[in-house]
Amino acid sequence: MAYTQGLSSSCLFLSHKGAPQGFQQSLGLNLPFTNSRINSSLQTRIFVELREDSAPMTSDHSKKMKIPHVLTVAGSDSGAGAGIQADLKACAARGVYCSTVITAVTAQNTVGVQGVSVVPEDFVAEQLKSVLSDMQVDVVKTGMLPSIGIVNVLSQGLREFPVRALVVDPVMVSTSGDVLAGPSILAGFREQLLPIADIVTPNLKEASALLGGQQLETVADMCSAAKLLHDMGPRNVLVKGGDLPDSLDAVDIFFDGKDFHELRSMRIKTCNTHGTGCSLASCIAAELAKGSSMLPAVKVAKHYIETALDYSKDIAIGNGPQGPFDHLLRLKSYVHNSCRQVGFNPSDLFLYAVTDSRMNKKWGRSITDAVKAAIDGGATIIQLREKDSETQDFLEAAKACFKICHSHGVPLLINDRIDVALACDADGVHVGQSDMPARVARTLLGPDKIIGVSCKTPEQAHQAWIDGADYIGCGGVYPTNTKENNLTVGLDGLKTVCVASKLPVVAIGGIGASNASSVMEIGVPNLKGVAVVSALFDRECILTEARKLHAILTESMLLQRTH
Ligand SMILES: Cc1ncc(COP(=O)(O)OP(=O)(O)O)c(N)n1
Ligand SMILES: Cc1nc(C(=O)O)sc1CCOP(=O)(O)O
Ligand SMILES: [Mg+2]
Repeated sequence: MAYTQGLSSSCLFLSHKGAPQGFQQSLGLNLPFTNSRINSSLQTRIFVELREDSAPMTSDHSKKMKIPHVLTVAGSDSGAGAGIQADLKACAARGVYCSTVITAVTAQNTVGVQGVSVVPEDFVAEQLKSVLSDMQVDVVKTGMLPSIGIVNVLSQGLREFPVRALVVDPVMVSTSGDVLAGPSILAGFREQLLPIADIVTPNLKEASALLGGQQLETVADMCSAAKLLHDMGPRNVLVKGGDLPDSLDAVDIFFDGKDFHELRSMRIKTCNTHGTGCSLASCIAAELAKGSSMLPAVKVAKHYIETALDYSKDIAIGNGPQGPFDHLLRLKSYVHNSCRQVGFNPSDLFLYAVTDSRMNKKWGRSITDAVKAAIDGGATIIQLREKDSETQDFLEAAKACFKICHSHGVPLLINDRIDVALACDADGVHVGQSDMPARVARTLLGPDKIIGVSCKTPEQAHQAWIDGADYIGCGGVYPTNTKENNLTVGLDGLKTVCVASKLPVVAIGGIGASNASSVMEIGVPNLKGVAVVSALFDRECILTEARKLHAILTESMLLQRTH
């Protein structure tokens, strides 16, 4: 989502060529680097204009843009896989400026930590003051804090110069098993940092240490640890279960004091995992700095790490057992034509809910109530398919649904109407073969929006890929009453399209609780989920039906993995 921002903003910063005089005014823009995807695509254009314009930098502050800013307070890793270096790269990858306060310098590589030199407390204080007194820091993220004195300095600095959010990664041991902060630091975390943190992100070992050595071996243990850590004061807790034994997925538990969210991502088979904790916390901080709320920030960060690990799984740097990964994959993926995939998580296609205005009318429900119930029941993506609505009503409904979806970290797509998607800043669109061509939609929406295309044949699937779509919808798998005169392709047609498709696929048409598992069990890895209309929205209780379908899909997925 923010990559174009990242490119354009970091080039702005690094090149010091500056903006063409008054370019914001000439474009009629005010770009506060919010979460806006529209802004991000506009900035792509601005970036191009900047490179072509050699006008000198103006010193007029009113003409400058505020860029989201994360300050990392952490240790330097000479191998650049973790620590300050990872934080800088993760923030750059997310389009956010990152300043640094170095607490320790480590001599480190892919084998382990060979030496640590702790920076004197008063010099940590001096760095903190330099940055916080001058630069507009939005979010502070902490990493290696090697002494209680440094924790004291940090909490004093934050009292003097408050920031919008504090992300605490309670680093204690490196990936190689070397101790980076001794037990004396635990009191500092418990008494000074956790009470003021917006989120704390321990792994299992760190959570256990913070809780006085409690064993954490199951997802249930992680939930109770999250609750106990929350009692120490942070607004949110993310217990990372990467080290959980016998887990097929990377399972993390997010707790906001009210609800537990089990966040799953694919476990990537790679040794290049050094620095994932630092990078995840930095990415959360970066998303918060851009204006995101907490759960969506965590989901984006988790997806970013998963994508980066997958991209880097075969790279070779160093001879030790724990290699670094490549944070800046997006720079390369521009070349590889797959940059858009970064903002889109194919696993969001799992339970794809498509609304229907007629069904909502029949059951006397508002579109927002319908969407909320679907999400509460486990829908992982929402498409508004409002064939009968007037444009103005559609737009109002879309804006209201956007708020609901985003507060739950669920993407919102608009059926057919690129104009409505742009106007409400939806996450993307779904278009059919007779709608606006995907390549035109891509030009209008920019690189970061999600585009889905309906395909019934391998040729259409190939074209969707060429046109720059992110996923395809394939159907009708079974006969449906929801869409008139729809050709049924059956399970065989679905399988043929999936095998031919380079893009992830969601199946659609006549799918419900009775046949969802037969669809998911056709055994093709790029079939990521089912899209349903009547099975959710033409039923008395949307929530119950969504829960039922989610459970069926989860069971099928687990079954597939064990085969
Ligand atoms: C996920 C998904 N797949 C297919 C469709 C159908 O789109 P289209 O062919 O454009 O038909 P309409 O929905 O516009 O009637 C879809 N909406 N979603
Ligand atoms: C919107 C749509 N598109 C289809 C396709 O085959 O592309 S089938 C369909 C309707 C799906 O509704 P239900 O889940 O109620 O059968
Ligand atoms: Mg359509």
